[in-house]
Amino acid sequence: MTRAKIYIDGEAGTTGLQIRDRLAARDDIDLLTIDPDKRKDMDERRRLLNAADVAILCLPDDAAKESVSLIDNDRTAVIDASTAHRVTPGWAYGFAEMAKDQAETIAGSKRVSNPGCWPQGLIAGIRPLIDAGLLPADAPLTYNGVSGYSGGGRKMVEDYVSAADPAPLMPYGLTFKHKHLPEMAAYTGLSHAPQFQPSVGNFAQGMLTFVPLRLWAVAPGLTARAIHELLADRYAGETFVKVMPFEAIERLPGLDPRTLNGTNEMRLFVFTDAAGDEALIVSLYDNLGKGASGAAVQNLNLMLGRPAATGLIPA
Ligand SMILES: NC(=O)C1=CN([C@@H]2O[C@H](COP(=O)(O)OP(=O)(O)OC[C@H]3O[C@@H](n4cnc5c(N)ncnc54)[C@H](OP(=O)(O)O)[C@@H]3O)[C@@H](O)[C@H]2O)C=CC1
Ligand SMILES: CC(=O)N[C@@H](CCC(=O)OP(=O)(O)O)C(=O)O
Repeated sequence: MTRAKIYIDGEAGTTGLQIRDRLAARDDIDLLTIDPDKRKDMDERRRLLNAADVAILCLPDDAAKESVSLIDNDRTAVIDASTAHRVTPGWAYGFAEMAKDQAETIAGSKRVSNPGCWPQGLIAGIRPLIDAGLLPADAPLTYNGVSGYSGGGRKMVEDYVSAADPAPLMPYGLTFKHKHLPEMAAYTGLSHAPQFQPSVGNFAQGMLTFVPLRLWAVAPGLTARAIHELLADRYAGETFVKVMPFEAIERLPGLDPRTLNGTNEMRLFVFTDAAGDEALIVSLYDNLGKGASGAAVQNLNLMLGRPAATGLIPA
């Protein structure tokens, strides 16, 4: 097998380090690395970007756009982990399980945008319902959740680690203008983004997201059990997205945001009330795994024509 040359631009950051860890032991890849003193040197980045078969960008948005502009050959493919290209025409959205043909679209693309961590839980739970016509596209949804502080990158990690007594839970996004709204609207099939209100917790890694559905109002006649059946059918056979047993239970002790840390797995749960006309879709995953670096490696595997799970842990 030909070894692929991979360059991670931003390899010293939170997402870049995690990708490097996942690729380091692979014998089908040569990692091109930058001298730490030159990691922001444009000429050296240009040289490595153009030497790579695939460049993985783990940079702030402006630096990611700059990296793309530095590529002057037709060969180098790009996976961008930043928000810069998530709804840009010509870029494939790198959530392979989003639609039945998405893995194939990613495999055939030279420009792939890794999804935001928050949108993935929403898209996984809602898109199949809209595609099947069970939920109207104009349903006025809300979406919320909690993420570990590594989701905020190096600066947020440093703030949490150095604080004497960080708040256990810090709600944010309170003006409802989060940077992930455009991709939420673009890939769920909703005619407008949900009202989204995230929180960050005093733990490093892992996330839990929630889509409450008042079925009697948004889709009369639709039951939580029917939602569960549809999701279970939709994701049957997927390696990384699993639908857990249907639950009508007051609390589920295993619902800890850190459960899947280090893996590339996402678990979906559907909860309901006694009447079955209220539903809650919960997604559990690692913000640095399926939410970022794991998804990037999954996309890389698809683009290189390798088995999708190479170097990844399902759970
Ligand atoms: N953390 C997460 O859960 C997720 C993050 N992302 C996205 O991935 C990208 C990286 O995020 P994350 O790893 O968290 O961020 P970090 O801040 O941890 O890392 C970013 C890295 O990029 C470096 N960098 C900044 N500007 C340049 C430049 N001009 N040239 C070269 N290197 C540069 C930074 O160096 P320095 O610190 O010295 O400035 C840092 O090492 C972001 O766009 C983020 O939105 C995506 C999914 C999830
Ligand atoms: C806890 C926290 O701050 N999370 C980040 C999102 C992390 C992520 O996935 O976002 P990008 O890939 O779009 O950077 C936030 O809400 O902005």
